[in-house]
Amino acid sequence: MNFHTRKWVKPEDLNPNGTLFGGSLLAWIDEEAALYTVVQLENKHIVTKFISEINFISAPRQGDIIEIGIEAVEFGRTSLTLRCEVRNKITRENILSIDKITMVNLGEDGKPAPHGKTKIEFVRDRLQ
Ligand SMILES: CCCCCCCCCCCCCCCC(=O)SCCNC(=O)CCNC(=O)[C@H](O)C(C)(C)COP(=O)(O)OP(=O)(O)OC[C@H]1O[C@@H](n2cnc3c(N)ncnc32)[C@H](O)[C@@H]1OP(=O)(O)O
Repeated sequence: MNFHTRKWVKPEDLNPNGTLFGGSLLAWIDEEAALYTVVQLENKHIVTKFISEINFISAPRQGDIIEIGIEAVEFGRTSLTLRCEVRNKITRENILSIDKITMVNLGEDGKPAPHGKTKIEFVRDRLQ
């Protein structure tokens, strides 16, 4: 799993308990999953279809640096299913896990369309 994105927990991200608001974290994850999918499927018309159980394992506090990891687990015909883990960048403490995030590739008509991909691709290989 690659942990591409780092976030710094700021005062505006906190809930009344002084820990990271779960909704902010989920928005960051959805954006990360969307960008991962856009790059893998080479299509910006994608949507989040399904998110499985979300396990909030521990609560980050103001000033913590967290990192978001995404991994492709299944390439379907029109879908791409991802796994997500979030951890503390410094201590490596687990913060959250989601086993399945299913993204769907859309055609120009806004309907699911085959993406034609079967495995992870790296941009550096596409450029050769
Ligand atoms: C390159 C240039 C750079 C560009 C640089 C700009 C980048 C800019 C990035 C912006 C990125 C924005 C990303 C926004 C991310 C949102 O905000 S999305 C908003 C929230 N999501 C939505 O509104 C989606 C609403 N739902 C829908 O529109 C419809 O349900 C859908 C998604 C079109 C699917 O319709 P459907 O009738 O279920 O379609 P169906 O053909 O039955 O299934 C399609 C696929 O979904 C799977 N599926 C269906 N139901 C489920 C389920 N419950 N669980 C799991 N999988 C399921 C099916 O198995 C199928 O997969 P495959 O077997 O083909 O692989």
